[in-house]
Amino acid sequence: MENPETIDWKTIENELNTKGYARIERVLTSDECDTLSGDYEHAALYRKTISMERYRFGLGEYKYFNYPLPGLIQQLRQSFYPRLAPVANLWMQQLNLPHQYPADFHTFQETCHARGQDKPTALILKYGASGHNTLHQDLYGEVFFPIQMVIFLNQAGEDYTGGEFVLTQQTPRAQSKAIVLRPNKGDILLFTTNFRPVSGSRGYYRVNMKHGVSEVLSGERFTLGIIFHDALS
Ligand SMILES: O=C(O)CCC(=O)C(=O)O
Ligand SMILES: [Fe+2]
Repeated sequence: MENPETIDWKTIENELNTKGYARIERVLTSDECDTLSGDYEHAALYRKTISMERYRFGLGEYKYFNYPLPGLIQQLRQSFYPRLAPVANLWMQQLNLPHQYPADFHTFQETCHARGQDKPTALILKYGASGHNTLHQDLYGEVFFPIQMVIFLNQAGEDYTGGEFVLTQQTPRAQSKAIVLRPNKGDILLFTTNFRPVSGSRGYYRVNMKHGVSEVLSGERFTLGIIFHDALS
């Protein structure tokens, strides 16, 4: 894993503020990605398996990790949070919302736990041909962190075709804009969980964002999602 200290956080912050997402290339090595996707069948690591079709979330399957999270996932969650908390705080301030995010992950997690959100939300997803993920927001209780991340565990165009990452941005009184992304294996995509500020002529206004995955045409697609808040159930 790339040392988080060497990541260009200024550029990322700037991209999050202007576009609501940012891609960081090659954070994980190919071997690290393979180990994580290889562990998909390692049942003891997970607390719950969801068939997306059953809940009409799309087509595919995902599994929520148990605590303690695998070392690499815990490390990513803990080391990225403090870089993102100032962005989250700025967003809430620009939108005149009272939410304030503590500087360190541990304190934020205590806030989640105090509200009964104590189940891990990190998840691994697997989609086969025709697999897809309908547009959604990952909210698991009252406490939320407005930025989350997905790690791409295999390679678009080689291991699978189709399966683009889709973001939609809904501006008040307008139709939604779609953003389609195809990160590479090992890349991390940071993106808005629910809403973010956009600068307008009369200050900042709020746009809602959702994310999903377009249909996989062939092969198998693996991703790993890290959400910073914990879940009620
Ligand atoms: O598979 C993906 O790229 C999207 C996963 C997702 O929805 C998430 O991690 O929240
Ligand atoms: Fe999601």
